[in-house]
Amino acid sequence: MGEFSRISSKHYSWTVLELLLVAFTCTFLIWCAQCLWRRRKLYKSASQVPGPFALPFIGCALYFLGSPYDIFSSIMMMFNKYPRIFKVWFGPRLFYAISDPKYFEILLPTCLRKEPLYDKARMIVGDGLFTALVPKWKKNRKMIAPTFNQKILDNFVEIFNEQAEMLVQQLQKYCGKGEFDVFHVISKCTLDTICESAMGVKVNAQTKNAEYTKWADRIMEIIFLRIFVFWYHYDNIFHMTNLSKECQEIIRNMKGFSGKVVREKKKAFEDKLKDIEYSNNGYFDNEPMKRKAFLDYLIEIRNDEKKGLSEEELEDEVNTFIIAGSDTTASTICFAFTMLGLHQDLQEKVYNEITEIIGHDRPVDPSDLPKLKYTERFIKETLRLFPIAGIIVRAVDEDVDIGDYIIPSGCSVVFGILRIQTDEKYWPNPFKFDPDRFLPDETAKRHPCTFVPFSYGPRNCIGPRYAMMVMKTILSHVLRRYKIHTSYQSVKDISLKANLVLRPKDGYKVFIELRKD
Ligand code: HEM
Repeated sequence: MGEFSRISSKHYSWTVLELLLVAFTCTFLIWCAQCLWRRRKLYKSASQVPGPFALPFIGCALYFLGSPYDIFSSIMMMFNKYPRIFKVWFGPRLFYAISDPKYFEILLPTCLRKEPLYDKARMIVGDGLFTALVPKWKKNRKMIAPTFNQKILDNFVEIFNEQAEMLVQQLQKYCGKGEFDVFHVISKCTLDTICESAMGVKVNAQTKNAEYTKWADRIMEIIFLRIFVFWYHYDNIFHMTNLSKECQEIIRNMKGFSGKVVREKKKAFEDKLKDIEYSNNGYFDNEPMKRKAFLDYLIEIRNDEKKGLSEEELEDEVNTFIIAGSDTTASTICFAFTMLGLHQDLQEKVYNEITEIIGHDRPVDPSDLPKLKYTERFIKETLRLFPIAGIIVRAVDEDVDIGDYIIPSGCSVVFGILRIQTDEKYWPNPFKFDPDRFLPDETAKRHPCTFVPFSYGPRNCIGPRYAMMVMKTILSHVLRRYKIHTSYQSVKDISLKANLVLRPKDGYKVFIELRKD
């Protein structure tokens, strides 16, 4: 009897375990089958497109390990290996990477939702234009776009002049002292410029060791880590790290700063609202143009139902302008400095144009800027070879027919901007720096999507005109005082790495000397 119960209880306990195991395995298999079935369209579509080998569960994630330089090299290697289109599995997620302007032209205006990877930027820019979901983005972009009109931008040139002159003074410390990485000097200038234009507040990054600069720098590094370090994607893991604590502290500080400015300005506006007469289209007050910031205009704008942006929305938009507008412009100026150093003959052409139009001493006038045609071509050629957003990524919400393939809903598309802009097919001798590629006749010969440093379609950058004006003003001030040199020997000598924005692996190496003429 005892022997029987022992065997039967032993037998019984094994059966339960086995049953549990079988049940678990069946559930798992059914779940896998359901997933595969639901995603059959993705797999079928992906099977028609070439791409690197993907392992089960992790896909091609192993290709994206290593330093920002390694990650960038892997991405570029794939673009070179698979011209026009390829697929990459990142865990269970399917990405199509494209580098054909015809595909850009169809997909960029159609796929307006940002890829969820961008959500990591939400911690600082919230639901601002850059990260907003499509319905909110549509509503707010329509309201905000008029604040980037030429008349308002011209008003900012005074700020650009002041900050560029301060930059010239800061650069004096480095003059004749050998090579240095110019980024930290320039980025303080562009941060001062954008903060004053966006909020109407001086953060004095150039003159004081301002805390705000450190926060802005660090938060961009943290966003980058959250995007590229796989395990930081998971909030539960990230929130256990010291990085998360540091991040929350910085966000509290930055939001505290911009929130205070927003609240004060909004209150001041509401206090005087009764005196303001809205113009017929309901946008801006009729006060004479004194120096106003984007924030002042954003507080005044109203949608068709005469509703304005909430305090939270204002804060998100201001933080978006600062994050989207400072490092991008700084990096482009630094690349332009490097190109000026590398091409002394072209530097003379830019210098001659600036002095012919603006003269040697006076500040830049808004009316000068459109006349700086060669300088503009120089900046565009810089943006061609060094587009700050080397790639952008969008989510696909409905099947899109791109002619050769159907891009299925549920996947994401990586737009290889750098790849297109350095493709020999569209840019003969692509690594030759030649601003005349942007002469009107030359531009007319090319597909519009072969040059898209500010993206393309309705969700393109809102700030190209602002950026171009700042960059021209800064170059005008700096080049009239200094000559720029670099130890880089050629464009190809500059290895790039992925960061939130494209950066040179070895820094922006320039040295400057006083101009003698
Ligand atoms: C050289 C300078 C700049 C470059 C190369 C640049 C590039 C870009 C690119 C490529 C995008 C699209 C990103 C995507 O779709 O994933 C973008 C979006 C954006 N940029 Fe810029 N940008 C620059 C300067 C600025 C400036 C100065 C501002 C603001 C004053 C600004 C504000 C924005 C905003 C708000 C968006 C989001 C637009 C939307 O989704 O509607 N950018 N930028």
